[in-house]
Formats: sequence, structure tokens, C-alpha cells
Amino acid sequence: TSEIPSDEAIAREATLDDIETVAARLGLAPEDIERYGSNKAKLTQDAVDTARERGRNGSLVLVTGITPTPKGEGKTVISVGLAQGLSHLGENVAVAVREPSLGPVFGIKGGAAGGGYSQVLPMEDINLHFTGDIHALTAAHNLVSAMLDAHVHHGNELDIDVDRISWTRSLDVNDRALRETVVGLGGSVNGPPREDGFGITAASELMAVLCLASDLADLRRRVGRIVVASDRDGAPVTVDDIGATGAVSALLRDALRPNLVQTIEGVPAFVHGGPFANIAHGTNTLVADDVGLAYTDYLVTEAGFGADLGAEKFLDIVAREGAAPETVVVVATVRGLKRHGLDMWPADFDVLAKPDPDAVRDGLPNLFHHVNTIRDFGLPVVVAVNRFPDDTDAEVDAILDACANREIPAAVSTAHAEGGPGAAELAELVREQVESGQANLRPTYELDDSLREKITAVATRVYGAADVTFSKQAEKDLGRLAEQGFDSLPVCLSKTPYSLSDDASNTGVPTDWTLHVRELYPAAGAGFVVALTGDVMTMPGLPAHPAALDIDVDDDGTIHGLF
Ligand SMILES: Nc1ncnc2c1ncn2[C@@H]1O[C@H](COP(=O)(O)OP(=O)(O)O)[C@@H](O)[C@H]1O
Ligand SMILES: O=COP(=O)(O)O
Ligand SMILES: [Mg+2]
Repeated sequence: TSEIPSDEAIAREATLDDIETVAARLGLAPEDIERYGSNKAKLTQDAVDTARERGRNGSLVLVTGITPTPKGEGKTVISVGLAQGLSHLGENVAVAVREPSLGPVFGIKGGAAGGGYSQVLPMEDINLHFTGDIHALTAAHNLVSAMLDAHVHHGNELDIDVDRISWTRSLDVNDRALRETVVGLGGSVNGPPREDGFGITAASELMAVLCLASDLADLRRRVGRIVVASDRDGAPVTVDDIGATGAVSALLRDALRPNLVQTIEGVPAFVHGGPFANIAHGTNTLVADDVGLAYTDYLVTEAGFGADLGAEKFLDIVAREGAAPETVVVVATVRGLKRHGLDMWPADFDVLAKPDPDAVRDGLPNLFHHVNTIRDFGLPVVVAVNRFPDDTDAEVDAILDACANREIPAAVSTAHAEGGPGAAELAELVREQVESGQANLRPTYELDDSLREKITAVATRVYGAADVTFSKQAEKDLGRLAEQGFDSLPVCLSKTPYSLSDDASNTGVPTDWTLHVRELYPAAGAGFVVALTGDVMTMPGLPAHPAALDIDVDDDGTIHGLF
């Protein structure tokens, strides 16, 4: 067992700088921030506008990873640790990560604020209510639902087909009981009854819109374009059509401004936006990246799950409008590679804790698949071996030796246990790769490719699929999307994160497999088409022993059990 105190104990021991001191490290004056207490702030609109004028001077470093276990392999920890490591090298640096969703906080994964001596603080605030952005998104999302049902109730002038309302409701909770619901029961005063359901707020298209909008005017245009239903002629009905655009934009006005906090070592941290990468595009807001790049020389940011999900979506969707990375860090862990080497699903963490260098070696093909994917995008890669306390030298060396044999720059990080100094070697390697100037991003597909070609390109070149099949429903969707002019949008594939394929039990690098696309729908506001594969759900469920069982608060207000 590791002798490192719990994340919560470390967070409680930490002394935080006043948020104005942190802002000053970015060259921001007190009037550039709106304080939310002494350790949190939002940037003012003026500060965001000034950042836009300054342009993206800094270099973006994207952190991704191998195909993970359900506990995650440490991308957020490495993102924070690397930013602290670069700061120790004297670099002007910030980190940008997503805001944790209450779903995983009370579910399996816990918070997403990093961990150990590489976490962003104040951890409790960030993991719970923070500055209210996710609450605002939930309210805005459900206002659209309420106005949609009210429109149907009061005469349905738009002739909305109640059996083809694609906009379900949202809550920031893991609750499988809400996946399929019926609303409008109780007679005509409440009706008409219809099938509905809930997705987790992280999966709401409003979350994606918040993360991709460049400013309030752009957010408003995107909100208005969101397709919420079809009418009885099959034509799309949008948020504009039901008149909800203004109210929704008003609810999201403050949420659009980036949140500023700090890492445990005082490095400025933007925590803003929170889409997951299996059911959405999985990276923080474009605004936070732009502000971070305007005020620093290095901005470290993370894309969710493995490189086949968050990184592919960052590079093929976000980087088309936002900044492209100068270097990509692929995080590998002994436990994550062992799981592949042992062909293990579900992950048994007791077995994974047992030293087994051979199993680590047998799992390496998964790491090299992701390294090759990033190199195919035209970007330099650095492998970060995120060392856990019980990892043995033999297991760590198995990874380092194999990287050395393939001339892949790699470094061990002990940033979880030691903070920035634990990522010094990693920071040196990353700085070298950034300064090499070799980055030359080339996306997986062109926007004028058909949706079918785009999906096939991602499936074969990034996932390693041999072929792609489209269900009858998906074939119909392809036709309708082309008719409605959505063919020129990028694609956002919704897939299990636990396998390169659409079947979580396929570990390592599956070969000779076919990706099954079952349905597609337009995220016209976010500006991409979502393709559903396998049985990925937009509303996760709680496990038998959810983290919530171990969370409590003392009478003096001290919260326990968050991690
Ligand atoms: N080196 C490490 N030692 C111990 N725990 C770690 C280490 N790296 C990550 N963790 C823990 O593992 C979990 C997943 O880490 P996280 O950075 O959130 O992964 P990801 O962002 O890839 O999902 C978190 O609870 C984190 O505190
Ligand atoms: O979207 C998932 O993000 P993590 O991989 O950081 O949990
Ligand atoms: Mg993370």
C-alpha cells in the first residue's frame, strides 16, 4: 500500500495562494478576474477579449493515454504534474482541464482534479459545485425540454412528431433508472404522454456547444441550430424554432467565461467545461485554451480516455477551429498495460497489483498502437510512464526499454507522489519536442469527405478496424443527414473507452474486427455528427459500491471521501 496521504488529506494540508496572486502569474490584473471567494475566479469578458486579440502565442501540449482501465491511467495527474514540471524548469505555463462531473465523483472514478501532489485545488469545490457551470447547463438543457413539451401541449403549431423528439432531459448524476422514462402522464392537463429519458449533463449538446463556442454571439448561434426533434414531415425542429435560444443563452452567459484556479504548487489552472470522451468530444473549452495560450508559453491540456477517443476528437474536431498541439504525451501505466497483456476484462485490480513484467511487455502493443496513431497525425510523441507506488523497477523498465528500442522519447513520472520535481525529466523531453518544431497536424479525414468515408477513416486508421458496418437505421440516418446538409461536418464517434474496438472485452490491439455503427444524429449546434457504436449509453449507472457510500461531512463542515 502506498504511504502517500489521501488526495483529500493532501488537499487539506495545502496552502493556497490568493487567486489574484495566481492571476498575476499570467499577467492578469485584479480587474481581469471576477472573484468567487479567495481561491476561485472567472475571467472577465474583457480579459477574454484581450486574450483573443493577443492571439495564441504559447505552445499547446496535449495529454492522452493508452486504452484505460475503469479507474483511469493518470492523464489528469500527468497534465498537472507536467505543468508543474515545466514551471520548475522556469517556463511560463498553465494547465487546462475539464470540470469533474458529479456522476463519476459519486460513482466509480471519483473526481477529475488530478491526485496526490499533482492536483488542482480547491479540490472539494472543483469536484462539487465549483462556480455553478454544470448546474447552469443542466437548467438550460431542461428548460429546452420544458419549452418543447409546452409547445406540444399548447397546440403544437410546429407539428412536432412526439415520437421523434431526440432531445431528452439531463441530470448531472449516474442514474440508470432514468435512461428510459415516460413523461406527460396524468391526463390531458399534463399531456400528451410520450417516451423520454435522461442523459448525464456531460453528454448534453449544450456542454459541447459551451466547449466549442468562441464567444457569446457564437454560443447563441450554435444554441439556435441545435436540432431537438423532427416534425411530421421529417424536417428538423431546432431550439430557434421553439423560441428557447435567448433564455438558454442567458442561462449560459457566465458559464462561458473560463474558471481560474491553481495547482497544489501554485501553477495557474483553467478548469472549464466537462464533456466525456466516450459519449462526447472529451476536452475542455476552446475559450480556456485560447486564454491559456495567450498568456503563457506552454499550455498543457488533456483529452479524455485513450488516444482513440479524446485525442482523435481533439485533433479531428477541436483543432480544426482551435490550436493544434506541438507535442502529444501518451500516458502509460504498468497496470493498464498488464490488463492488456493478461487479456483481462473486467479489470481485476487485485491481480493487476501483482508484479508481472512479462504481462506488461505483452500489453505494449496497445501503447505502440496509440503512439503510431499520434505520429500518423503528424505530431511528435512523448511517452509518460505514470509510476504508481507499487510498480516494480522491472515492470517500469519493461516499458522504458521497449520505447528506447523504438526510439520513442519516454520518461517515468512520479509527479503523483512528488509533484513537479517528479515530472522534471518528462518536462525536459516535452520541451525538446516542442522546440523541435516538427508538429505538422494532418487530420484523419477532409471535411468534404462523406460521413461514411469519415467514419471509415477513423475506424480503420485510428481504431484499427478491418471494416465498418452501418445498421439499417444508420443507413437511413446517413441519407437524411446528407439531405439536410450535415454531410460536411466532422464526426464524433461514441464508443467504449475500454477497447480500441466497440467491445470492451477486446483488449490489446484487436485485429480482423468490424466496427458496427447503429445510429447517427446531428449535433448541429456543436458542429459535428454523432455516430453511436456498440452499446455506449449517455447515462452511466452507479456500481454496487458507489463512491457516494464513502462520502460524508462533519458537523464542522469538513467533507470526507472525495478523491
Ligand atoms: N501515479 C499514481 N499513483 C497513485 N494514484 C494515481 C496515480 N496516477 C493517477 N492516480 C489516481 O488514479 C485515478 C485516475 O487518475 P486520472 O489522472 O484522473 O486519470 P485519467 O485522467 O486518465 O482518467 C485518480 O484517482 C488518481 O488520483
Ligand atoms: O472523458 C474521460 O476523461 P478521463 O479519461 O480523464 O476520465
Ligand atoms: Mg482525466
